[in-house]
Amino acid sequence: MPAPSGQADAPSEAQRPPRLSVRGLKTHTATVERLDVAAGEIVALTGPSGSGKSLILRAIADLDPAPGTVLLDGTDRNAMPAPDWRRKVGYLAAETGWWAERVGVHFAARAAAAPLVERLGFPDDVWDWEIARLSTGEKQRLGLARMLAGGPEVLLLDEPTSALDPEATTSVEALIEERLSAGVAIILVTHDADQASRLARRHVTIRDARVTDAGGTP
Ligand SMILES: Nc1ncnc2c1ncn2[C@@H]1O[C@H](COP(=O)(O)OP(=O)(O)OP(=O)(O)O)[C@@H](O)[C@H]1O
Repeated sequence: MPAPSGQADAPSEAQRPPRLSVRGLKTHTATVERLDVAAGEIVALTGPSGSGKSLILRAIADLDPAPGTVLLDGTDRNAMPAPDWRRKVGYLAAETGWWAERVGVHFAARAAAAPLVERLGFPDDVWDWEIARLSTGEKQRLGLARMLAGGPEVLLLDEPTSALDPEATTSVEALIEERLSAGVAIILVTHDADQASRLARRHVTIRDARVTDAGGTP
């Protein structure tokens, strides 16, 4: 039945643009010819060490200049101020960056971060901790909480559990699953094949310095 006059039909799943769409994105080491990630989907990006996975994530997050097209819900990254883009398209580096002396200063959205930080195993006084005392795994978990608290629509996760024990890895994976349920689109770089299988139905690989995604689930 046609929609009543003045009302547009809601776009169907097939008509809706992918949450993240990448075409012809060139980094120093690889070109993403085509990669689409739907809202609520996680895609595992794999490839040998040094093949350029991190550079691809950084380019999508607009942290490094890279020619090519990247769209968020159909909007080109060049149509948005870079800080807005980086807030919506969040990149979690394997080694997170900390610039001030204590943890709390790094959290603009502390109220949103508090439950995440608690779920990731930190006590209430974590905000007063010195950065210098943090272990690699603590930095990794706090970096994830900081990023999630900002409410990104796309998450680019670069080996997010590489420094974590199994219990902490389970907590992180649960948070990732929740973000998927909320419609976040995620690209996951991991050297843990079991983790890639647990979390992602679709895997794309850098081959001959190229990423070409056939789209859809295998
Ligand atoms: N600015 C740059 N200019 C040229 N080459 C670079 C630049 N930055 C990084 N590289 C090189 O690009 C290659 C890909 O690096 P990248 O960190 O993306 O690899 P990766 O696939 O994420 O590796 P790993 O799995 O070991 O983390 C590396 O050989 C690196 O030395």
